[in-house]
Amino acid sequence: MIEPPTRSATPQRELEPPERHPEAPAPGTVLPSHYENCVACGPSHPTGLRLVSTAGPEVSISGEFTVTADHQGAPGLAHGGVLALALDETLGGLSWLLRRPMVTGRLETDYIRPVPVGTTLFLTARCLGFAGRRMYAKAVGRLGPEGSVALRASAVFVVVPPEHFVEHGTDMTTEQVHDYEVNP
Ligand SMILES: CCCCCCCCCC(=O)SCCNC(=O)CCNC(=O)[C@H](O)C(C)(C)COP(=O)(O)OP(=O)(O)OC[C@H]1O[C@@H](n2cnc3c(N)ncnc32)[C@H](O)[C@@H]1OP(=O)(O)O
Repeated sequence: MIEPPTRSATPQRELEPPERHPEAPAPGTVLPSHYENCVACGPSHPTGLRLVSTAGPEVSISGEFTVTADHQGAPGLAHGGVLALALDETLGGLSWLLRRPMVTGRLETDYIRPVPVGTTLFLTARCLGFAGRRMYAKAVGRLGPEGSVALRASAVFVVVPPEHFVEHGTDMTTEQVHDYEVNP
C-alpha cells in the first residue's frame, strides 16, 4: 500500500515556523506530570519511566529518565518500545510550549546504540513547524548529558480539540482538559 505523503515525518512543503506561546513555561521550568498514572511521566505508575521534562529555549523540551529492570527487552537492555515511549513523551511535551493539544500521528525511530539498564537517558525534542494541523518535530536521546547519541526520532503530531481526550478517554471532563491545557 502506498501511504499518503502527508503521513511522512519528513515535511513535504515549507513549514509555518513554530511560535512559543506567550504563557509557555519559562526555559528551565520543570514540567509537572500531565497525568499521575501516565506510563511515561506519572509518579503513581508502579513501573513507568517517571520521565521528567523541562522546558527548553524556543520550542524545545528536554527529558530524562533512568532505565530500570522494569524496562528491559533483552536481559540488561532497554526494550525498543520503551525507548519509543520516552521519545513520544518528550516530543509530546512540546504541546505545553505551543499550548495546542495534539496527539502522535507518526513516530519514526532510529535505534543507534543499545541502552543498558542503569543508564540515565537524556532526551531533547524540538518543533520544526506546522503544516495545517500537522506539527513536525525531531528528538534525540543520549547516554548522558553530553554522551553518545543512542536514539533519533522524527514525528508528526496532529492538533486535536481538547474534546478528543474526553470523547476517546475515560474519567476526564472537558473542563478538566481545559484546566490541564492552561495549567499543565
Ligand atoms: C489530556 C492530554 C494528554 C496528552 C498525552 C500526551 C501523550 C504523548 C502523545 C501520545 O502518545 S498521543 C497517543 C497516541 N496517538 C493517538 O492515539 C492518535 C490516534 N489517532 C487519531 O486519533 C486520529 O487518527 C488523528 C487525530 C491523528 C487524526 O484524525 P483526524 O480525523 O482528526 O484527522 P484527519 O484524518 O482529518 O487528518 C488531519 C491532518 O493530519 C494528517 N494525519 C492524520 N493522521 C496522521 C498520521 N497518523 N500521521 C501523520 N499525519 C496524519 C492528515 O494527513 C491531515 O493532513 P492535511 O490536513 O494536511 O490533509
